[in-house]
Amino acid sequence: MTEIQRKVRITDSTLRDGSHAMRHRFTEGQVRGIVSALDTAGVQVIEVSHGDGLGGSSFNYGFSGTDEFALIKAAVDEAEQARIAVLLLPGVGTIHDLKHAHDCGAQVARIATHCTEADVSIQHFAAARDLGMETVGFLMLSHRLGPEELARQARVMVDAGAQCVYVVDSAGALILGDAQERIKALYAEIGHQAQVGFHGHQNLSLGVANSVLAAQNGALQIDGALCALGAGAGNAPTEVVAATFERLGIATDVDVQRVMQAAEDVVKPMLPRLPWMDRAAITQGHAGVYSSFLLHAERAEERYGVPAHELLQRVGELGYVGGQEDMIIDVALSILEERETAGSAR
Ligand SMILES: C[C@H](O)CC(=O)C(=O)O
Ligand SMILES: [Mn+2]
Repeated sequence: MTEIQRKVRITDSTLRDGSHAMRHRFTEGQVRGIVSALDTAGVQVIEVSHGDGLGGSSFNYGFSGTDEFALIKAAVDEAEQARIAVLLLPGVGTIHDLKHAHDCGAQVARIATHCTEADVSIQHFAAARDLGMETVGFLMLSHRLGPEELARQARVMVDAGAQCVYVVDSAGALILGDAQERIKALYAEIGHQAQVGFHGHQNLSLGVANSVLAAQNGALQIDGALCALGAGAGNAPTEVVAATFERLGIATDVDVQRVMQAAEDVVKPMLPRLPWMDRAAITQGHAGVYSSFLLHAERAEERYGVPAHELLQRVGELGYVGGQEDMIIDVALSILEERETAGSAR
């Protein structure tokens, strides 16, 4: 293992990935409380957007309780040292949304695509650079491509203007060496020109361990969320990442005591549910399913009576990607039809 010990920047995504678990219902007061606590703890980048990125408020993904631009403005107003980041999935959000976020004071543009589709981000990186924003690429569902192919997709993003590209373990499906090999491949391909980042989920309980391996193999940007508040079984918890990194001598600017306090006193009391590795979330890690499908599968379970873990298992077999949330209903109807056919054949 290459021991690369430079300062790692932690980006907290509680107010974006955590928006899934909050059913996109963060209030301005909650945003201010979380930003203020993270800012005081020295977290340098705080991501604020609908869970599915700018423009995500919709029938398919779930409507926001408060307009996301009002939340971004509140975050910018509250932060004293931290930079506010926004996430944009081309096609869900537009360059117009990015400009609006920039007008509201956002400084970091994180552009996310499915891991095989980096080329759809090219014009968004150009627009972000024109606006003078810092640029980060997000290769979602990174377990679906081998290390070398993933690195080629990262190259597309860097050539388009990305200053960092993340291995995004959207399904929490990468197991230790899987994460390490992808980070190494990206580092070899783009490390001389851009940074490498890692975004981990906890479906198989490896978000923090994978983040450690990422940092030890050259990643300079690592994501977390307070109390793991994020899609699926949640994200690598920022406070655990900070504490573990400190113990390992991986330097960050985060004050461990303060970030633990932010998790315990600010975020924990507002949690509607604790991110948890239940059967459905583990199935997501095991079958490689996009973490933000969890609540959609739970809703389909309520409506059609097909257990969420069964739906997610089938979704994994079918290989659906982010944006295909509505297909979960199709899966539920197919399973019901199969049951009926099997019942009438008896
Ligand atoms: C839009 C997704 O929720 C982005 C993300 O956090 C992931 O893929 O993981
Ligand atoms: Mn995520």
